[in-house]
Amino acid sequence: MPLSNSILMFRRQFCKLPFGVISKEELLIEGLQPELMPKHVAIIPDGNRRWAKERGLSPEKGHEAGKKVLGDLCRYCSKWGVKVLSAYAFSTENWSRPKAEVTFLMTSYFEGLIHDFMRYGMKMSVIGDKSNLPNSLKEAINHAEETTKDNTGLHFVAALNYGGRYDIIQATKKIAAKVKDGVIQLEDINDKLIDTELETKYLEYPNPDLLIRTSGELRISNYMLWQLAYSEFCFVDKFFPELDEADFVAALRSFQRRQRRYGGHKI
Ligand SMILES: CC(C)=CCC/C(C)=C/CC/C(C)=C/COP(=O)(O)OP(=O)(O)O
Repeated sequence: MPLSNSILMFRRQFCKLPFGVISKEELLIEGLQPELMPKHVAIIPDGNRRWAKERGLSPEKGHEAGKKVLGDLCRYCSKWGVKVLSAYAFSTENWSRPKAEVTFLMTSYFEGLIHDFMRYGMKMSVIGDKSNLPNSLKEAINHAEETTKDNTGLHFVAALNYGGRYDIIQATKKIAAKVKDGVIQLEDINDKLIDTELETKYLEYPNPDLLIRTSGELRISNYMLWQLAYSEFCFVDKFFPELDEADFVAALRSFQRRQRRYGGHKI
């Protein structure tokens, strides 16, 4: 076995620093190019409930298992050099799930998740319509955003009561108000202006380069409709609580093999 591989295996076994960053040499050994790493990875963490059901567990247990894996995913993103991880945690349509599940998510789960994740030292933000979230959750969000705002490294973005259509509507309303008030003209409306009104406007990398959805479903379920225009998709045929680092690295490898043309053709 080449010496470099032995060093890599040794480090993996004995250096379990939670947010250690992989070196350029290690990336190359894994067949990954540092310059081709996605800047923004988006995750649709689907399948917590089905994972729990298959094991005779409650949906709550499935979401708890999902929370642990989401924490692991933050660690993988930091380690492999991703700058932004956004997670679709609750859609504008998810209010129609069973009342007990919604209550659990809104009254303890998301608050607990925010509290736990603050220990990771990441910058944390929440996107979505916060107006109808419970007050204590709103307070936890404000506290986390304020406390972590100067953290460097991975930026973790939770999409809570978020929907791609909601995002486009709220941006459209702001732009329409500016036109109405004469602040801008109709002719000023373009891609860039819309970018500046979307919920992702504060992110260094607002558009996901890579979207991963677990559970085998092949759809985006109203996530970042505008921002995903030229993202690469990776669908993993496992429930979210089963996602591991090998799956994540496989998604990175798949991403790096893609030819992103953005509508332009070289031949
Ligand atoms: C790890 C973590 C933060 C979990 C939170 C639990 C949770 C509510 C996850 C839902 C994720 C989501 C919005 C999936 C989209 O599918 P969908 O089921 O909303 O839409 P579909 O009906 O099109 O599949």
